[in-house]
Amino acid sequence: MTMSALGEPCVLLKLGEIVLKGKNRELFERRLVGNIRAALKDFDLKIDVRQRHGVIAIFLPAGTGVEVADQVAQRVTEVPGLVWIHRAWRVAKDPDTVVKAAIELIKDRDEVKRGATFAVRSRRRDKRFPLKSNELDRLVGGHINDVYGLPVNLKRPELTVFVEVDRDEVFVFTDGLPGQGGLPVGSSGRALVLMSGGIDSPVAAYRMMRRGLHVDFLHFSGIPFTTSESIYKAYALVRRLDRFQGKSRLWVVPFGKAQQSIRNSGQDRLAVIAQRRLMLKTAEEVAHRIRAGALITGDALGQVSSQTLQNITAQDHAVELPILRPLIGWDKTEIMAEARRIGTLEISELPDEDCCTLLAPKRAETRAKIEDLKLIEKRLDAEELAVQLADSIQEYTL
Ligand SMILES: Nc1ncnc2c1ncn2[C@@H]1O[C@H](COP(=O)(O)OP(=O)(O)OP(=O)(O)O)[C@@H](O)[C@H]1O
Repeated sequence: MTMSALGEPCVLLKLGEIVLKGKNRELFERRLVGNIRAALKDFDLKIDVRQRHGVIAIFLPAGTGVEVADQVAQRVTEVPGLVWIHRAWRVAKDPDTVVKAAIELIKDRDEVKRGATFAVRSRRRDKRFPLKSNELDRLVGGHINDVYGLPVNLKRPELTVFVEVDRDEVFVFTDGLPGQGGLPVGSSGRALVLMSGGIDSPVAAYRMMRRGLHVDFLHFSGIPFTTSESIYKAYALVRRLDRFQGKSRLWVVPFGKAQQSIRNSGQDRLAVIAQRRLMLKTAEEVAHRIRAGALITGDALGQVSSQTLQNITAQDHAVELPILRPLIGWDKTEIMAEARRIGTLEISELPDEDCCTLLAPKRAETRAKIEDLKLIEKRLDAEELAVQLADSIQEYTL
């Protein structure tokens, strides 16, 4: 007996925080379904994504192989808003078929070979099904016990078989893949990430996508005084992060000349903060043009001299838009672990000639005074410069 004789492979998705939403839940779910469809476009298959009670089911065309179903499940793990992704079998709604499917499902499992403990957990979303969920547990569990001789352990089973009775079918599956959690991208609006080629800002971008923001990326390059390497790096990072949201745009500001003017202002110790404020002012101008409601940076309190409380305050004063800093309370090791998990660390660790090295002073100010910064900015005509810089951006669409 093969599994396909029993049913079709499909993917069952468990929603995250959306389930806590009240009246707006429908809106969040619809957005999530749209994001899932967009993420699956590359498969070039007629994939049917359906909202069911509390879950989303992905139905694949008849005859789709298990490998493709696995790839679909894997791809969906990258879509924020889901907590579990289960490769499941969709079978006919009768108890005998469910039993056969469950037996077949675990046939090759390691746990079965070594006689591990198991449990069956059933749920009935359709109350007209002839068996109640505990009766279904006992029926399926009894057969598994007969066929494989596995002992039941309801509290801490090593293998769990899930059975979910839905409106038109029954889903049978075992453990799943963890999802990203969070909210569907786009449900919180749009923001602009200031993205260097470093480790922190890509993680900051990811964390805010996960809270429902669709983000654009803004990179300041030292051009014409540096090579284009940092742009390639930013582009590679955006490509990686695009898997979580889709439709990403990278904007690049040629920043070298502006940095030179800052350096020429002679305020060596304040140069880094003055530069960061000019970046923020430029970002704010760009944000207005693309209708982004916030800026995002990878700052973590105290990590480097530009990230002391006083210097962060001086940066907040440069713009009116809120600056979101999701990593503010994170340790470097935590940021690195997250960067590794989301696949940006290996790109960030590639060497490049960051624009900021152009301005590294011998001793950076840790307590920048806003009045001193304003004096520098007056001389630079920073507001006008920010507009000019925003005019000079180049767009790199993926
Ligand atoms: N060249 C740049 N282009 C765009 N944003 C930048 C650039 N340099 C710095 N930033 C922004 O300023 C934040 C602080 O930068 P800084 O270099 O002080 O810290 P960092 O901890 O090294 O950050 P990262 O690892 O993101 O480079 C960055 O997280 C990023 O949001």
